[in-house]
Amino acid sequence: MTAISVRELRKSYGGTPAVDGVSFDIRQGETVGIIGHNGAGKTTTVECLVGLRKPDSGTVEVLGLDPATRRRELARRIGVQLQDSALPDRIKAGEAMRLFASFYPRSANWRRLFETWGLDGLRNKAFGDLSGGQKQRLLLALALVGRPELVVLDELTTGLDPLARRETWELIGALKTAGTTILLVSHFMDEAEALSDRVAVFKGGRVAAFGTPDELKRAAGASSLEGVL
Ligand SMILES: Nc1ncnc2c1ncn2[C@@H]1O[C@H](COP(=O)(O)OP(=O)(O)OP(=O)(O)O)[C@@H](O)[C@H]1O
Repeated sequence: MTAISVRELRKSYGGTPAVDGVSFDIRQGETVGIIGHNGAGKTTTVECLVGLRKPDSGTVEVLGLDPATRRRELARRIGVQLQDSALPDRIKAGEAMRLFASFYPRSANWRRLFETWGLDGLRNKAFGDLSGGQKQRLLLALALVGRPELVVLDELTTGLDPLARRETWELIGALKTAGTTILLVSHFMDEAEALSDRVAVFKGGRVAAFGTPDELKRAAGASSLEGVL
């Protein structure tokens, strides 16, 4: 089953193409990484997938729905953590979890999620008083509280210390095992390689290559994904 299907997606800003004919498919239960230099069109593509931007042309289907017209329906089935996700400074971490859990028809036990994500001691802390890493963890937990079929994570571990990164990888591993489809935008090649079944390499608003990390490295004659970029 296909979870995400993108065909000839195009999006320009002020006449300049940011995404210039992107096509790819992601199977249900698959973890796909998107890598590429700054400005390659990764975030714009992801924003079209979650219904935050309307494509100029091309077709996008996520869980069989068009995000541009079925965004609300889709929002209940996907979890999203974007680069510039934020909450009001004064909302407490526990309040945010309760609130987000109330949005979804089959939400997870948010107290257990708090424990899993090492957030238990922060329940009464205001979002604005959390450290960068703690904010990141809370936003991730919020993306998962609705028990989504698909999660979209843009810059999953940016700003986390090495230990928190490792722990986050383990939690993503558990999500994978549970059969969740995961789309992961990352600037960390080790992360993309460790977590992804397949990786899409974006260059100049296009998908320059798409394959397993091993296939990509072999094709580029590179020993790591850095050499594929
Ligand atoms: N809201 C916007 N208005 C105008 N131009 C934009 C806007 N958002 C993105 N762009 C431009 O579109 C191009 C693609 O940007 P995008 O953020 O999709 O790339 P990216 O691969 O996610 O980059 P990064 O790794 O830096 O996040 C860039 O040239 C960027 O300057």
